[in-house]
Amino acid sequence: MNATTTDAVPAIELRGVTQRFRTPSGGVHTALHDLDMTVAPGEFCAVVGPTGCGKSTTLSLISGLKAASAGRTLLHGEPVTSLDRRVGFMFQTDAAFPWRTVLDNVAAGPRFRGVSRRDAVAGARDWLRRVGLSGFEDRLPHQLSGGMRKRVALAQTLINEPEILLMDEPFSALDVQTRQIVQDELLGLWELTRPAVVFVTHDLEEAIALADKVVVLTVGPGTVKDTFTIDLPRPRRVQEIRFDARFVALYERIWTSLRDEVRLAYARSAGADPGAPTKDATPSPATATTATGFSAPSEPATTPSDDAEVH
Ligand SMILES: Nc1ncnc2c1ncn2[C@@H]1O[C@H](COP(=O)(O)OP(=O)(O)OP(=O)(O)O)[C@@H](O)[C@H]1O
Repeated sequence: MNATTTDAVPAIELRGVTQRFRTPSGGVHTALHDLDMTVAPGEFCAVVGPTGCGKSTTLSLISGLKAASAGRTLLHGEPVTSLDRRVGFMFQTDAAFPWRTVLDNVAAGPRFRGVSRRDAVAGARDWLRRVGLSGFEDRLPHQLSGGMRKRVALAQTLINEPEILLMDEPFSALDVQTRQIVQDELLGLWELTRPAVVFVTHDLEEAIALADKVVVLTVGPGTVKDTFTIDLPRPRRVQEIRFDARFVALYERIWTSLRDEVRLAYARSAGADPGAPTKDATPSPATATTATGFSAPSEPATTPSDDAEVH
């Protein structure tokens, strides 16, 4: 059973959110348009959508790093006005200080919050044990494998016991086998404290394996196209769940929704005719990363590159 509290005040609520940015030429680029999304306390929500559709922008709004041009962003019913300590992040790139040991990196968050060094170090040791890195406390980040560095990142984030966890393609740089192991570890750790999660990924298989629901965004300006409930039982093992017939059925349904957006985004960036016939066979889950990662060649020519938000 998925033990989310769907009748409670949402942990995260985006209502009619629009985000505009000013372009270098003085125009306005709309990244998100009238986006509605909720995540219940303890719910694991994955967000998929074509490149440039506004997934990372959505995370920035939830985190308080950006303020929306229009609409409302609420955490536990309260408007987001700034960075919130209840929110934890994990990004594609590691956030470890390269000159600090693993132990000090994990203890850094509690230290920053005013926890005594002794307690912060004890907590860091405990989290390193949970992520399977006991014995590696004195290593520097570059002395670890990619998978180990992700475990450090998990410990760094989860030691702060966030009520809301935002993850932006955190495992995309890992090889497939390591990624699956770390995904399983994430699920196990998530079960311990059950933060509400928004997990952005280009990998539809990853989204389904991890999440309680998958939100599909449209091609930019992004808005919610579809939301799919993932009613697969927990606890899950990601290496095994993808062979479940229900997983395959979900994959096909979600890919059908995502496919048109992917095709449109690709056509835009390639300057091609989006109506032109393309191969649209449903990729097998085994080829999910390639199929939905759709490394479409960068941004459309009109894409802004400055950092100016428009309100
Ligand atoms: N600070 C900014 N200033 C101007 N434009 C921006 C800014 N941040 C994002 N954009 C634009 O807004 C759109 C959405 O960007 P965003 O990074 O949220 O997309 P995404 O879905 O996360 O992309 P990807 O899947 O490629 O990581 C893009 O067209 C991007 O160029």
